[in-house]
Amino acid sequence: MTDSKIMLDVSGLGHRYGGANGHLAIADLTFQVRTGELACIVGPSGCGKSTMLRAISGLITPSSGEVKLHGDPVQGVPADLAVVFQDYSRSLFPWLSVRSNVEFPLRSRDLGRAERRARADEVLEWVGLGAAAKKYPWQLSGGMQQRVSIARALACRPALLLMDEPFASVDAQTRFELEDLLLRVRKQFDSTVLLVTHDIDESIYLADRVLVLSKSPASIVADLEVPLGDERDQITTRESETFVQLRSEVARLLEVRSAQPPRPAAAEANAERATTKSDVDEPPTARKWATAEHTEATEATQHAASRRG
Ligand SMILES: Nc1ncnc2c1ncn2[C@@H]1O[C@H](COP(=O)(O)OP(=O)(O)OP(=O)(O)O)[C@@H](O)[C@H]1O
Repeated sequence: MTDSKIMLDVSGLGHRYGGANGHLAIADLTFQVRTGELACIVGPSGCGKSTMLRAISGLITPSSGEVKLHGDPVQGVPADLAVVFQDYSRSLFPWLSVRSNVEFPLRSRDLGRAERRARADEVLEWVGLGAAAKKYPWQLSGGMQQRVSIARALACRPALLLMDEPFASVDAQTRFELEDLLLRVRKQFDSTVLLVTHDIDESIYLADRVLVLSKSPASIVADLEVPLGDERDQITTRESETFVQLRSEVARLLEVRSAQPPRPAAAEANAERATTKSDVDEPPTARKWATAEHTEATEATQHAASRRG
């Protein structure tokens, strides 16, 4: 990968909360995201995904390592970076109209009122909310509110869009719609995206690359290319052989690294046979696991959002 193609360069990133004897949340994360790439990070609950995003976005100063955005070290929140959080109800201002919410971060930029409005209206059209510009967030469904959050992030024309479990608080049907929306706007705005999710299928469906994290303290255990092409749809893509194979591979990595307790060496041979069979037959087991963890994740992320706020 040549330097000019690297948008985000994360090197040896580590963070310990509470000083030298505190809790080590992430340890030695090293990866890069290329310009124009959509990379997904998937990892077990509590492994340090939000901590990693906070460090990358400059919201916290990491204990070790370095983050560079198009070659410049991140110190504080960069102007050309936007974050979409899971909890749209906390990140939108209920007393502002949809259009004003989208315009809000543009107020601190050197843009005239007409330009701000034009940008807001453009991105609202793109997320299918052109007709809702004058409404208030509380008059919209959850999925529509998350579309507003996405529009607000895109209005800033960020070099890098960070998304922290952005579709975890909506129902399954809306989740599919928002995933497809992200694929469309990503193409339209030529965005570089780093998205964190618990959902193995979602990570593969969306990504050019999937990075798999270990349990806490997080480190990267696999970096997988997703050769599914640009044209994806919720039915045929998810049924394709490549998709199913990748799902098994990620599920296996997560199960082996996170969900299974260490076993005595004597049991290893039998367990190995059983693991191989269940890996082939039961990728849904890991999906079930991911879903079960999801409820806990929702609470944890809301908690994290309140700490942030
Ligand atoms: N401000 C904080 N102070 C102390 N410990 C923290 C703080 N924020 C997070 N942690 C701890 O760091 C670890 C990683 O938390 P983090 O929220 O980054 O994980 P996560 O992978 O995003 O979790 P989830 O999947 O549940 O959203 C957890 O053990 C958490 O309790």
